[in-house]
Amino acid sequence: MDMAVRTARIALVGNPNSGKTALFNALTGAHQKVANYAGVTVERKEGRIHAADGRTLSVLDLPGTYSLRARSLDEEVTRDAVLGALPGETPPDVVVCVADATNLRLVLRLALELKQVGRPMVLALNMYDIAQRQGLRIDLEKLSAEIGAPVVTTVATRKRGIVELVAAAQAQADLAVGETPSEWHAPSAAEIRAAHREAERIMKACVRPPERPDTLTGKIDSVLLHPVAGLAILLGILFVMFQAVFTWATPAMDSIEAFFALVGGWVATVLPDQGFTGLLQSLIVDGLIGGVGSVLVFLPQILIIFLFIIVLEDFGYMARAAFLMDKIMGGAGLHGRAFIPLLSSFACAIPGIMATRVIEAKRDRLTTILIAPLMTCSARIPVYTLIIAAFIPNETVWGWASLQGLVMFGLYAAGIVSALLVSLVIRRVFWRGAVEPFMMELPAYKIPDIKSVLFNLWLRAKIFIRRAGKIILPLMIIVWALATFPYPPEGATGPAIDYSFAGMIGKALEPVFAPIGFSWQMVVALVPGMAAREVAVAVLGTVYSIAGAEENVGALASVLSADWSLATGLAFLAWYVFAPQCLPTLGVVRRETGSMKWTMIMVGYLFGLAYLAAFIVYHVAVALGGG
Ligand SMILES: Nc1nc2c(ncn2[C@@H]2O[C@H](COP(=O)(O)OP(=O)(O)OP(=O)(O)O)[C@@H](O)[C@H]2O)c(=O)[nH]1
Ligand SMILES: [Mg+2]
Repeated sequence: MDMAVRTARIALVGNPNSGKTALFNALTGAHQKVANYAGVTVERKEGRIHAADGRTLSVLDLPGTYSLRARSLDEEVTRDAVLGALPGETPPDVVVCVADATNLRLVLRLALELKQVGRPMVLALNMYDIAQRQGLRIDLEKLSAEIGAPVVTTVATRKRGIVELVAAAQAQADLAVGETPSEWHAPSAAEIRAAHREAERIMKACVRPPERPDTLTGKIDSVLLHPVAGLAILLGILFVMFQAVFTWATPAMDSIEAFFALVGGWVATVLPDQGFTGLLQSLIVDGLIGGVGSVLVFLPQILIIFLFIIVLEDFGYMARAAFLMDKIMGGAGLHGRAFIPLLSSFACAIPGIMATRVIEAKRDRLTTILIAPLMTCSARIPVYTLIIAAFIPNETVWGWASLQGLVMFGLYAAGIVSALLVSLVIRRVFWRGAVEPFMMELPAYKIPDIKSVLFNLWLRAKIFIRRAGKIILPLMIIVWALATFPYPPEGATGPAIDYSFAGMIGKALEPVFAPIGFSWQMVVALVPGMAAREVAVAVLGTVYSIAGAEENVGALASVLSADWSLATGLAFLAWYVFAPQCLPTLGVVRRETGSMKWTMIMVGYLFGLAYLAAFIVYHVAVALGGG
């Protein structure tokens, strides 16, 4: 192929948390996840740059690593990409070694290793803004001479140095004529020591330590990492988060509910309730607005939880939380590196399960995968909130805390505690042995950037709304049809849904769920809830509006509180703490473990726990007078 038209391929390689993904996003306009802790990226991601001279380049974002001696799955991806060992891939034309300019020591060793591979290289000193603020002095020319590669300074988050970086990478790609072979062999202990000394030497020669060393991080850490004060602050933050979910969200939720009620009322007047238009009216009002609308109402709450998570991630707090939890997690037989995957699972178990690739030991990784669905994913928020609004009085306790927020906090805690217990049991039943000590680097604190926080929130909102459109909407059309047809026979007296397919399915399965206090309407909601948990809420909305119980779309909570006993409501909550995992999660577990057996073990134990928990909660509540 003609060299001039061939697109050069650039690979971004560097230590974890050095800003590779931020750089990738700045280069390509992509929106890959960036966060202030190590191990965010676990897969290779390719993007395109349209350079100033009209040429196109392809860029590869890779997981962070300290060495090509890969120890975990994500690091193997990086090594293989650099060496061109991935199936169907040639080595990159240029390797951009991305350095955290404030932390050069470790990256220099990696740069030396990359140099050995023999690919053309550019060293990008990222986070140069922080280095300058700290008064760190780096002799760029000398560094470039020592490394034998051009050096470019960048500030990925402000898109500074991007044009220069692209130009340098292009120049390197043009210099390298033809395919240079990639050579690399795992270094011996002596070679590692030599590389270490060499890196130290370059460090001394080119970098003058900061005039204003970063004492603030140390000061904040002495409080946030304190064994007692630190844990108290962590609990306090979580507590405030769930209080906020119930107190801040109400006005926004009320307006969304009012909006859907208005639209529903308008549709009902436009489409007369007879013949075909009556059917259409029922589909739109009961199926779509009653179903999809009842889920969309929870957007404000989901965004509040994510606001907290995103700000804490950017600030650099999450790695500290991991540090604080390390003892407790280790006691439960969990690897310290399990924290970040479990944290990701609060958004959704799928990215969480993928993030377990940073865990080296297979068994530790498998344990983490098995308990990831116990973290409360955002799809459960609508279910929790609806049932809490229906059954937990909107009261304050101790004069200031919202009782509903407390219950929500308790549900999240129940998920976490069960995860620790299950991990402990897995350790006892399947394998024993010590867990490895924790070695996560604590990132420097950063003031979260308002623009990027808002942008990330917007991405979250988009995911939620898209799910409503792509998964919930089609499912609701099916559910609506099942709940509407066949029509009740002439002279039937009960609500129409009693005679429908949905009614038949619900009633057929009811005996299985009767011991845990579930009505057949709830059973109807559980089945499609397997596809996506929040669909359970949508189905309840539809089932009850078709049953004629609900005139006002916004009043689902009050319908439920009238129709269900308190014991039933609480049992439903307990069920969803363990909730039979959604199907997409199972698919990912199957793929990541490569084992049907482990997938089935997960399904089995989650179902078992859900049933058991709902059973206990139901009967205890009935015994206490909540029947
Ligand atoms: N101040 C400043 N912050 C930056 C810069 N580049 C990245 N960051 C921040 O540094 C943190 C880490 O950035 P990422 O892009 O996620 O780092 P990464 O190298 O992809 O990390 P892994 O995928 O975990 O290996 C984020 O909080 C970014 O917002 C920069 O040039 N200046
Ligand atoms: Mg990354």
